[in-house]
Amino acid sequence: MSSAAVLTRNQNLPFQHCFFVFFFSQTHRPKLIFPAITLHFPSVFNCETMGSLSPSINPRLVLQANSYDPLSFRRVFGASLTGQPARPDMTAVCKRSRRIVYAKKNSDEDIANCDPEWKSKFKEDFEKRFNIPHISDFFPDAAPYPSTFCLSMRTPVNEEFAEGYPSDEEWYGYINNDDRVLLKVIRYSSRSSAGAECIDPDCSWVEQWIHRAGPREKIYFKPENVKAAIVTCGGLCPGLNDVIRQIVITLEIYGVKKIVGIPFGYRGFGKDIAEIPLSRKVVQNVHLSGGSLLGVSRGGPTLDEIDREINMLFVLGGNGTHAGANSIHNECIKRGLKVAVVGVPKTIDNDILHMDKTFGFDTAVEEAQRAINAAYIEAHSAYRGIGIVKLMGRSSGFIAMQASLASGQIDICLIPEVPFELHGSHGVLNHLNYLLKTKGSAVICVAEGAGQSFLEKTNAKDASGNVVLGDIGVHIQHEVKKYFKEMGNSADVKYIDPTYMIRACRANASDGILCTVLGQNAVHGAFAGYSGITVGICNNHYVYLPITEVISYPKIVDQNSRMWHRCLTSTGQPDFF
Ligand SMILES: Nc1ncnc2c1ncn2[C@@H]1O[C@H](COP(=O)(O)OP(=O)(O)OP(=O)(O)O)[C@@H](O)[C@H]1O
Ligand SMILES: O=P(O)(O)OC[C@H]1O[C@](O)(CO)[C@@H](O)[C@@H]1O
Ligand SMILES: [Mg+2]
Repeated sequence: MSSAAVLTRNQNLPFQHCFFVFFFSQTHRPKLIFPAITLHFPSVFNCETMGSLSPSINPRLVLQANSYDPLSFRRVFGASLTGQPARPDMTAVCKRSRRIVYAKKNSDEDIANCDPEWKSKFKEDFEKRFNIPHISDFFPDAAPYPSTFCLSMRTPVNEEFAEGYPSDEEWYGYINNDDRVLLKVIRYSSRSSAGAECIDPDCSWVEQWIHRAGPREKIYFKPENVKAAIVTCGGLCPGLNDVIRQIVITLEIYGVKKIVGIPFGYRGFGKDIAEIPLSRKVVQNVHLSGGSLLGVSRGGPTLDEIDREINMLFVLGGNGTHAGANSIHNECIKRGLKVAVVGVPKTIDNDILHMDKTFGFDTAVEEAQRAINAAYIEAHSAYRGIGIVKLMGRSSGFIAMQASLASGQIDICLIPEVPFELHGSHGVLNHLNYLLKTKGSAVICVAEGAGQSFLEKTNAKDASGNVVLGDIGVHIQHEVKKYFKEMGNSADVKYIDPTYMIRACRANASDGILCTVLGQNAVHGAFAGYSGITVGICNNHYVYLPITEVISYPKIVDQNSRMWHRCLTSTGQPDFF
């Protein structure tokens, strides 16, 4: 039975009625969501599933159940649906208590009955999903050695290990393989609590443990046999050089001598493209500038075309890059190659699941302040001045939201997750008119992925297959000018697009620290024998996550989260629809 089939069972009540009830209780914006859902979910949900359609439901489940545009889905639902993911193949609603039952698909009986054991089943399932793949899972003959990483001994790089690797039994600096970090630290008492992420309708608390990152006492690669490679993919991001530098330094501390960079992202895996030799000497000062020492790109060769003698691969990139890394990990297993593939999430958009933040994001927010402040000064100093700043964020408005919050100078923040109208009595333009009358000036911060429905679709895609977005900043500028001109009372509009200036910056201090820790942990993870994993920070602790879990869908701003509410409090903006 597919998850779609689970969802469509027992259609015994008119579904529109059900939607109405559900969304009035779940969101402040039933007006908007109601028609949009009607549009996108013609027959999938019914009352029997309503109990499970809580903010906890996983978009994957819905995406799988019904084919429709994921962007519209995100725009409509926001992240009120991005809470604790439920597994598409493991979820059903108990008919009697409306409790979600975690039962394996293909098991009608389990799904139909309430399962008092659902919590333990959920935990068990969660543990499996968040288990981090280890090379010994695929190569049972993989042998462990005592780690060469021990700060109290500081093994010289060029030492020969004829007598075996030195190990300091007394050093308590290693992470135990069974150490765990809590993924969720808030216990919500009800689904109506702001930003609640619930697994079941009662918002029951279930512990969700993920693996702690750091050096292990046993390693699965002999340093002298290692050839490690680093590749940076996708767009630029502050901190790439910091991570490269730290990976190289940590590899050398383990005793690795063969370290190379793959130039220009996955493209560098193409035939006849020379690797870049890396050493501490080469990377010593690279973090002092932005960009990537190795270069970046989108697109690249297919898996069949990749043929390198590498046994550790460090992949720095976003969702797309991680999908690629996971394919490489699987391909290595298929080819019988003992290779550790470890990701370091890189995206200023901050759209990677389960992480407090990704490196470069803090720097982007900080750098955006300069643009926002300039827009504010321009607007404030002009007669009827309006400043518009466009910030990056393809499908997630985190930079725009946080930059607006940080600046305190933004009157209107527009992000892809929250729909808005430009025209009409509830539109942005009408509010701008109000702001000009009451304040004399106004500043808008818009994320690049916002308002794409107002722009002509070109169907153009970049080399990675990402949709090429229209310029919402230019569009808003044009519409604002036109609106006030037609009104006969022009506004002085200044538009700033600092996007690439922000992305090319060097990392600030807090990102510098994050990059350093992530880079080190990536190397520890690879030496510990994990592959198909990525590193991250979760609730201020450093963790390893299986790539499959972090790429299930992009993280987006939850419009029912406290952070978005805080942003609205700060800007004072109304709903624009
Ligand atoms: N599903 C996929 N499977 C395999 N490789 C992929 C996949 N999606 C993207 N890639 C490859 O990963 C690399 C980076 O992808 P992409 O351009 O989407 O950037 P990204 O990693 O998502 O980072 P950014 O946040 O900058 O967009 C490209 O070389 C692309 O070809
Ligand atoms: O112009 P490029 O290099 O494709 O990058 C643009 C994209 O990069 C990102 O910053 C992600 O890295 C997105 O916000 C943006 O859409
Ligand atoms: Mg991407």
